[in-house]
Amino acid sequence: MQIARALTIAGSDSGGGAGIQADLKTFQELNVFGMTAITAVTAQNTLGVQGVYPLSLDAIETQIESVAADLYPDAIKTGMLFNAEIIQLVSEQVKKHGWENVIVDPVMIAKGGQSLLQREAVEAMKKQLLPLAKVITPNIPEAEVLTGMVIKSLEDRQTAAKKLHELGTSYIMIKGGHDMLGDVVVDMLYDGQSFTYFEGERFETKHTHGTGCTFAAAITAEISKGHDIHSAVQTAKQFIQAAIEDQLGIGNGHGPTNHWAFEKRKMLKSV
Ligand SMILES: Nc1ncnc2c1ncn2[C@@H]1O[C@H](COP(=O)(O)OP(=O)(O)O)[C@@H](O)[C@H]1O
Ligand SMILES: Cc1ncc(COP(=O)(O)OP(=O)(O)O)c(N)n1
Repeated sequence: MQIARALTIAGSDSGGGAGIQADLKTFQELNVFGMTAITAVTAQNTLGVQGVYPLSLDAIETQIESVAADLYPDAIKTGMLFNAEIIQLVSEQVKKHGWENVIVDPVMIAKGGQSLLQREAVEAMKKQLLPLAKVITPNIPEAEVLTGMVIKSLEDRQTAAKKLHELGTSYIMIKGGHDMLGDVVVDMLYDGQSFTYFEGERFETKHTHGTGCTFAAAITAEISKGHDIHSAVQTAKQFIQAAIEDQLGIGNGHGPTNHWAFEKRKMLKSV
């Protein structure tokens, strides 16, 4: 049997905790062959983002074309897309290659507050890319920007998910990491008809850099293997819980998660 393949179209994080680096580590741990199209290089560490350098449209397009022409990804993840022109290019590429397993993580702002998506690109995201996506994985602040709503309660999240579904995305996953309501983190999935809740312990830690990228990459990996969306999210939730709990404690700020923790737990269980 051939190995499943996933392509991530996203920004590079020199600190290794988020972006392309988090995606590739996650794909690898979940036994998926990872490929990349880099949209921007960031100079970044656990203390913040020190520089953002978008690549030319030509460089981004050629990377995607190279992968599409030869390596045939089973699923595509998008992360940091930075501006409206890149969003348009990626949307055109998705249509051109007839890709259906498209997971959009609508990355907007890094933990330190630095912008990873220009404000004027939000409309392009809503009009061009989201209608092509199978799954979108906003955190609560991203869902607020995309819907123009203030989200305080679970009911607000449900209303936001319905609004996002109207844009054409099949599955809406609104994550709960920013919902400070208790000692449980609840991620909510909406399929256009019903809501499914994925609960996990909330860990008291500042080492959560790249959690969103890692979670969306794990969903992408599982979809690339042919799993349905609900079971893909279930595995991704276990993956991110393990990665946050088994922290590495590196860096002086918001440190990265431990991408090896999920596999390590499986190995320990089988001994
Ligand atoms: N402190 C935490 N403890 C456990 N899980 C968390 C914690 N923070 C985030 N998560 C999980 O990490 C994933 C990303 O969540 P979130 O923080 O909302 O997104 P982002 O990293 O995009 O801001 C979700 O599955 C969420 O439940
Ligand atoms: C290059 C790059 N892409 C995405 C992010 C944001 O990642 P995320 O998983 O949302 O994690 P935090 O920034 O919230 O830690 C990034 N920082 N860099």
